[in-house]
Amino acid sequence: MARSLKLVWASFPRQRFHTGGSCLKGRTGAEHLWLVRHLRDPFVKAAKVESCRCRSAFKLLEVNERYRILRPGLRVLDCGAAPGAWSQVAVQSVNAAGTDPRAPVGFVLGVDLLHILPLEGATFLCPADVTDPRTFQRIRELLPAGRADVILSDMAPNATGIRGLDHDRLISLCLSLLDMAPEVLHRGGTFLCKTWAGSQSHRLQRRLTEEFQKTRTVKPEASRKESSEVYLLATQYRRGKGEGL
Ligand SMILES: C[S@@+](CC[C@H](N)C(=O)[O-])C[C@H]1O[C@@H](n2cnc3c(N)ncnc32)[C@H](O)[C@@H]1O
Repeated sequence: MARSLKLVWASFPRQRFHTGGSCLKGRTGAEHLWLVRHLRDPFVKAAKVESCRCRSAFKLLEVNERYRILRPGLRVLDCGAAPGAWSQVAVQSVNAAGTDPRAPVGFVLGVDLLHILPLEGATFLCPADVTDPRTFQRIRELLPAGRADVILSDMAPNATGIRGLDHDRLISLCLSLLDMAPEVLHRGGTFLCKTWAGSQSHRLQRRLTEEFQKTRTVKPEASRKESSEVYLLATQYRRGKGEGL
């Protein structure tokens, strides 16, 4: 990345970008609307300028700026990591800047069904399904001491277009991460996941409230207002097998 994403975030979102209309020729209806929105989106533009792999980087940057969940020295498991923008943010945040050899060094492990281009400072396990027991085993082997301090999930199932079904599938993915958390998440650890609001949200909320000391709902500015997407941030994990309760 050209410069620290944190610096970009500091001057954001007051920036406004304007785009020309030449690439809109020959397109119609929904395609046109999507493209206009995409081209006018200041987060898309900023992601390009800063060489981050995807605009979603700004969602994690905002959450991190507000709640400081990624600190130097932490071990991060990034689920649904492709194309790698959250991992870029995590690598920058868990490794202290500067050349001091005693500075804390973190660890970032990204997992996705899709291939992810290599990223300095991150380890990728892909293609891999986080719900597959073999992936779970590999995650434990790859994480230092078998545990993460932070689990991030920006996972999203392939959308069917049926809102209720997509919602149920996303909630199931988040719940399956919580099922594996006792084996991989350090006691006192943090869990951040994407959800789409819907009828099953309460199940996920209830689990988080039971298993973490504090749970918040966060809607970052980079998350489109018209989307039902919200992030759940849970801190101070109470469990952790073999670590006592
Ligand atoms: C919105 S993208 C993530 C973007 C990413 N946070 C970034 O900033 O680059 C959602 C990802 O979740 C992945 N995904 C969905 N289900 C998954 C599963 N069961 N296991 C692993 N990855 C999954 C998809 O392949 C997709 O790449």
